[in-house]
Amino acid sequence: MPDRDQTPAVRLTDVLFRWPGPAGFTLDCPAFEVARGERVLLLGESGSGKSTLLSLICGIIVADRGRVLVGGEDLGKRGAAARDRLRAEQIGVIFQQFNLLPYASVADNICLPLRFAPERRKRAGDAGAQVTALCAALGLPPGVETAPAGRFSVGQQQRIAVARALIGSPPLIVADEPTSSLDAAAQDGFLTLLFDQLRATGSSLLMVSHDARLAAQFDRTVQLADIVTTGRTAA
Ligand SMILES: Nc1ncnc2c1ncn2[C@@H]1O[C@H](COP(=O)(O)OP(=O)(O)OP(=O)(O)O)[C@@H](O)[C@H]1O
Repeated sequence: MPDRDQTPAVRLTDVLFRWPGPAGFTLDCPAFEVARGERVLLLGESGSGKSTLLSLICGIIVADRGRVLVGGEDLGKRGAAARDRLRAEQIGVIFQQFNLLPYASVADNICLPLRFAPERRKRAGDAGAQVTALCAALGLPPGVETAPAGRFSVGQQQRIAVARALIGSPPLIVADEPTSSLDAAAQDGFLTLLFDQLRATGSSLLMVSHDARLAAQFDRTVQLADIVTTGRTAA
């Protein structure tokens, strides 16, 4: 169902970024958009700049030129603390290594983003009930909420990381190779669960991968090389 709000989830215009240091990797992106509710797979080789692009979109790094808009908000116009707040409110991030706190409970891990995002906390409503519902929807065993997150298998930790990204229904989910540690069957199961949840919330997904086989399951597949030019400049 098309969303009435036509502001793209992400819009990059005329963006240039250069990593400091001797390697001086530069990334130039004239234009890139993710529409509301769209699921986009971003493919590219190792070292091609996929994580750099995601870091720009998440406001972890800031473009040297051009504009990065998330939900219509210009990240370049915000200081570091305001970018952190915007990320917590608007973006659910699934990292390659999950970044769970192993000794904290599953529930505390899942609720972590809500601590820094009052609007998202409001959207979550009864956070405890949402944790339980997400864990069940993602196929985690009943009663999982109180156990330390580090006690679970890789596949289960991945689901916990997904629940953490989805809690409070952020409009954009950004995932950096979340299926890299799973075999093909587990990858398909993981994506099915993730997409079911995205449909329920209407969130957009931007997911990076090396694996072109996943393309059939997404609305659109983008080759990084088709949207950015990269290079190296001396420091
Ligand atoms: N923190 C950093 N400091 C300096 N240069 C960096 C940093 N992170 C990345 N780079 C540079 O940016 C280039 C692209 O890295 P990036 O991690 O964006 O690629 P990637 O496509 O995500 O790779 P992979 O698929 O292996 O994760 C690297 O080759 C490196 O030169």
